[in-house]
Amino acid sequence: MVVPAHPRRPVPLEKACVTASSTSAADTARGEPPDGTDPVAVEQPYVTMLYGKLDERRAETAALLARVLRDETTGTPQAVSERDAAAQMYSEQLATLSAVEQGLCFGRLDLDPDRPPPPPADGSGEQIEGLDQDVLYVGRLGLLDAEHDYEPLLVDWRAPAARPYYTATAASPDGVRRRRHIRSRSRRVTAVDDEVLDLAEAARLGAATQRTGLTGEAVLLAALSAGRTGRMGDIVATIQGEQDRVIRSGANGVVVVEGGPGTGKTAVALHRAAYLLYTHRRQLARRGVLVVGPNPTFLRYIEQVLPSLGETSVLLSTVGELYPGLAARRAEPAEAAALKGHPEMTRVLSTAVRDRQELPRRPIELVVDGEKVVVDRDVVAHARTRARRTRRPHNDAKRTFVREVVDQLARREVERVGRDLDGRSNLLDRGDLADVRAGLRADPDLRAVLDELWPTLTPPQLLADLWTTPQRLRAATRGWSDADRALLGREALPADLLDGGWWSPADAVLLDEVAELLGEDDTAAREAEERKREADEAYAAGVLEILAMEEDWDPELLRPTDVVDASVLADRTREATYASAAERAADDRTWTFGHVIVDEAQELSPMAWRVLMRRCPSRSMTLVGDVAQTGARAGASSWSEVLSPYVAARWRREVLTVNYRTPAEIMAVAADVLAAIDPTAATPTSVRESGIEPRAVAADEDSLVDAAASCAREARDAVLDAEGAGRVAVLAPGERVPALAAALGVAAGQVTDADPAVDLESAVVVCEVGEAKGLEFDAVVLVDPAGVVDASPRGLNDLYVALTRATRSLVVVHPGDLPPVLRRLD
Ligand SMILES: Nc1ncnc2c1ncn2[C@@H]1O[C@H](COP(=O)(O)OP(=O)(O)OP(=O)(O)O)[C@@H](O)[C@H]1O
Repeated sequence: MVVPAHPRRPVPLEKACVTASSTSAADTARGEPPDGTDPVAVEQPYVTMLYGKLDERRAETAALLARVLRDETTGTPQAVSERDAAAQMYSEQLATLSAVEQGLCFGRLDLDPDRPPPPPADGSGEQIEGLDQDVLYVGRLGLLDAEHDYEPLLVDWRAPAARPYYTATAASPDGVRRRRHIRSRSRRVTAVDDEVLDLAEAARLGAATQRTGLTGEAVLLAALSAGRTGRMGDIVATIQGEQDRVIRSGANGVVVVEGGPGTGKTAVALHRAAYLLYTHRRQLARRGVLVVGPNPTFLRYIEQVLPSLGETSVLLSTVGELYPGLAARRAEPAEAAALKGHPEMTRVLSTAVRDRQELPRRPIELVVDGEKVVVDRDVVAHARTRARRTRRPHNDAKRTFVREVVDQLARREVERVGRDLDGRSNLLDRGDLADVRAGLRADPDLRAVLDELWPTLTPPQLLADLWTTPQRLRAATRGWSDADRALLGREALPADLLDGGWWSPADAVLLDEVAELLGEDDTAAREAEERKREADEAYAAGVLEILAMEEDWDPELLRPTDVVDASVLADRTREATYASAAERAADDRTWTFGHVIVDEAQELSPMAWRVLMRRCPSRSMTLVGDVAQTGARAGASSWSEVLSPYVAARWRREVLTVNYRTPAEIMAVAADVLAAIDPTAATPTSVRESGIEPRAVAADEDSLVDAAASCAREARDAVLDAEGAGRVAVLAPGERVPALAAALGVAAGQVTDADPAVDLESAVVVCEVGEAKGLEFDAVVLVDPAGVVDASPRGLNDLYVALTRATRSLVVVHPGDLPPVLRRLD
């Protein structure tokens, strides 16, 4: 592929920046002179050249991948695994190169040649990229010029050299004379927006400077006013200074990112994941990054952001989904979920496990090798105490239990038989004792009795038994009220213990806790591993045999068989699993991640925090949330309360203050609700106004659904008129959702049912507030605000969430009076 020559010396600032902030291709068409001073025309050849380079890299990578896939290997496990690893690597590279197609290059920095050198940054291999150049182009990935000393043609947005693109201001220009925002569609540059940060220069040129504290205001506002698509997009071209600080904050320790609705917490969290993977690639690629969201709908909403940034090795999951092999999706009352999330459940579960370590009600008589054996309470109680004292998990401690029972029975047996032989002293020796032990251990009847008294259990077995056996539940919840106990109880066991429809997300969190108490029952896995090892060794022995038969082996040289045996060779050639860290982590409950990011972190229960902390012993975590939006009853009301059991006071707090989503008109209404939740909380400042005042529509109970449906249709038409595309949400208390959805002819979103959950692509979505958490829509029709407030003790928080979902317009449809907190709408 022939790539057009690129301007080695980009046009200097004086010539390029002749007008104020924005020049678009349309302006050019309207008569700007095509003399090379039009910034759009100036940038197009460079951008075209970059795409050419991208195409070259894609073609090279595709060719390498094709060659690897075509290559016949020698068929040894090692050759196969090497080929698989190479194929995986090239596939990932190709995916990254494809992901950056849209908006490959979005910025340019013109730097002061006399600027001080930037401070060194940590980790990244590309950190020196572009340090000595006066003009830098910033984009979604780094491209180097192989023909010119590997000069950077495009600097990855995450590289330290790109940082001033996000942080430089007129007051603190950081060596930047001009920041240029390049907008493009497909491969065509459509507009260029300049900010001249050198004030003297700006005055001389009559050009725009940064006026508002916002970086790239025009591009930012264009991005914010575009119609919503139902999927979150990346913000890489318009990250703001306060967001950049959080994104690039060090990886160590726990960072809590607080901020009101729409301040970009989710966006920042995802870009931080991409930044950390870039900067600490080696460590994080190995252990992986986990991003936790509140529900599957939210995960679908954000799932495209990281791939669009070229990052595919991140596991997105809810806490409930972290239990492998189970897609827990049963909806349950909020009170039940809250109870299951309470820290008291640790005691309940450990009691439930101890309850499975039983004593026989009466002595059990067996005949082993023709001799009578009695398993009585004393023997079992003694063995149980010894097993419990090991402090090992239940399934692991069983080995001690069995050994102790067998040992006591064997000693009794030896004593009895020995004494029978010689009335006084015991004539049987240690060897006899060992024989008796072996006989007892191999006896299937005794094994069955011991399995009964100390069963090997899986977490779903234990928990399903607990929920469905009233006496077990009573024993584990001594002191509880019957009403609370009834919230946990279930009628009958599921046919399949891993049926996701039987388990709720809060159950899945408890399964993880139970798994810790039981220990992994890894017998099957160990046996499979052992069989695999035997097969590998047999294969390796065959290879060595063939090599040993080689006839013209130089006698002066060592033969392979002189230096290696089958077992060593098997070790070396074992087929490695080259699934990405994220894929491996998804299948492994005990996997620990390099970094964990939790979004809507305020929603997690104390039990859920225990799961996450187990997954991240290094405590390298980013937690984003807003306690004013907490909806879950077991959710957080303060970060210190959540974190002090794990890291005491050793966590950092970052605050985001600007609301990019909600227009000022709507935020004024939401601010009253926030003041009612917490009079000391600061309302985030809206970055823009929509010009549309929020309004209230009164309806009686009979006409409510029709009124709401017609408001939704009106809102949809208005959004389509204004933006050509967009989405409307009808948010309502759960019990009103089905009727509203039916009136509008759309599927009702449900909180935990993954399948017919909110259709993110639908122009109109009907769901309850919990399901819309973290999402955004062009227009929101909120139905029955008083019902939302009354539905839970945190109803005001839910109301606050509902009011802050819209980017454009809000209508509140209310039966009866408006809640006093919404008086502004009257
Ligand atoms: N720097 C930015 N440039 C462009 N868009 C941005 C920027 N920051 C945030 N946004 C947009 O603002 C909207 C709100 O962002 P986001 O969902 O991350 O906020 P949030 O703080 O997580 O909100 P909530 O607490 O309500 O879930 C999104 O559409 C996001 O893309």
